[in-house]
Amino acid sequence: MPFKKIGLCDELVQGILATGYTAPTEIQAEAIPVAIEGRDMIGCAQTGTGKTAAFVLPILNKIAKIGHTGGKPRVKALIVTPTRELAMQIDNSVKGYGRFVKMKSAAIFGGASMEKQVKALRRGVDVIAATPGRLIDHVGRGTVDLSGVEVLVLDEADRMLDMGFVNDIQKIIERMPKKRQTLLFSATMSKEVKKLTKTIQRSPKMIQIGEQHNPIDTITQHIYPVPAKQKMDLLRHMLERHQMYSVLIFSRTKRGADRICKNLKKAKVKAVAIHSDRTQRQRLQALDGFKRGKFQVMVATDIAARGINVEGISHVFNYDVPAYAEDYVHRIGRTGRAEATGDAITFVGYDEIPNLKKIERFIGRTFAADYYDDFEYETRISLNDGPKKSSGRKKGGSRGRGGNAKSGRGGGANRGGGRGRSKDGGAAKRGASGGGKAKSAGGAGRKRSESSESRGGKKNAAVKKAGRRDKGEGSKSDGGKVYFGGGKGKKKRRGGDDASAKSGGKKRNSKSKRKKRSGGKNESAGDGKTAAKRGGVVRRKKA
Ligand SMILES: Nc1ncnc2c1ncn2[C@@H]1O[C@H](COP(=O)(O)OP(=O)(O)OP(=O)(O)O)[C@@H](O)[C@H]1O
Repeated sequence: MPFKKIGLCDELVQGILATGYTAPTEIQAEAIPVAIEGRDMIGCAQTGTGKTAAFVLPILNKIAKIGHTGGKPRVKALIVTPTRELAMQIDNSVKGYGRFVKMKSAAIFGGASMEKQVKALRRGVDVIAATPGRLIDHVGRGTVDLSGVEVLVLDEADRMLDMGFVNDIQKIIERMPKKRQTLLFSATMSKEVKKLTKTIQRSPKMIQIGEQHNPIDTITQHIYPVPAKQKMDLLRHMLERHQMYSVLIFSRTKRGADRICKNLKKAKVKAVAIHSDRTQRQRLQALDGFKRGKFQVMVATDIAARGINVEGISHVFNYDVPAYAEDYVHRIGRTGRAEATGDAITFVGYDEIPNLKKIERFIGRTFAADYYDDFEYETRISLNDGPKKSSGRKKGGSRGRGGNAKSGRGGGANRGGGRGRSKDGGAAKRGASGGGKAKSAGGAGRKRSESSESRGGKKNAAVKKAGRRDKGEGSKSDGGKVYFGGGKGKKKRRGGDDASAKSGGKKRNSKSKRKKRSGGKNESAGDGKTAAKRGGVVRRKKA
């Protein structure tokens, strides 16, 4: 279905086509008409399926329809999002899709110059993408006027609540007209999110595409049991053997991320680290350098697990098994986005096996273990081994969210009654981790699996149905085999182009190229923040 048919105006359709999209994704096709109607909405869809455009396009459509009324623009739409990087990313999308629409937008987030933001706000903007803390700061100083807001979007609502932003969100909403449209996007519909929707939305239409807890099919998942002290060796082993052009490595802790990065640099790998102890400038440089290919590897904490969209990430490594099963889904969702395919590689130490089991329950599948024949394991760990208790979190894997039949998680397991996170926002028991990077294989096939079962290079169904005029390469890994794709988050062409057909849709060796809170106190970012209690809710530890 073309974009025009879902009710978008010509200037906007032009902007979308210029971006390279030819048709809406499933979430876009469902959500955009509802949002254009003016209804409140709750949107849920898997990672990388185009949720950003699902809320940005209706906003821009509205602004284009209102037209330029002369004088200084007033804030008509506000998008609140948990991290600085996401605020920037969303603002870039607004500017990109809206290139032919007469409007101004700004990103408002902590760690950046207050003065510049004040100047931009004084000149007038139609759309703001902001993190809660810095926005509250502006509200407090009277440098932003939200009284004309017609559309409010809460992006990654569950994450914002996890981070303790509920009071900030309420304060922000108090500054807006009651009569407005509110769109809420959330990976999970926790009790807290449901409670929030009840207070801020009016009969919202729920749009859910796909199973939230299922990683998208375009990601091939690999599990490598390895003794904790050999993780770095295995990482380097893999990086040496496979061509991996754009690798994101997750570490549970900031120190772990730094350590991994340092070790990789020692091994002459171009690596950079991103986490909340780095300055905003360093964070920007890291992300920008990674996007541009200056760094082959970015080592990150969960700060980069949500929403961050870097085209062409070919491999995501979990240097450690995330303690929260849903974090696994978000982390690995940084690859396999849009029409690309990608590999997710998880290192599992003996103590982490219970956490892996939680993930299996959460996503409803059983993993097979992969091993390298030419890597000297000090101990060969079987996934059937492992301590009985998980290292850190309670059973169920998720943070006690909603519950899903398949996963059998109960909901609320970790949170106790209300939200009861531990002092550091529930992350207290999360361990540290090392880090690493990788290279993609392309048929190296020296690995052996306990009972191989990786998925076969399918396309991201949601975006596949959409369309994008990108140059593509075939997809990557094939079913049952344990080699890695070869590179770069391969894209399959769409829109009548059959590049992928030429490659048989499975081009293996192709070289793919690949919080702080301001709020008047600390700098805001929304990306993890301090453990300070906010409004009775203990915030998640800074990532
Ligand atoms: N209609 C479309 N056609 C082709 N590509 C699209 C379309 N819409 C979005 N994309 C691309 O899909 C990718 C993922 O989009 P986006 O970042 O909005 O996903 P998301 O659903 O918000 O993911 P996450 O849950 O991880 O935040 C981006 O690279 C985006 O440019």
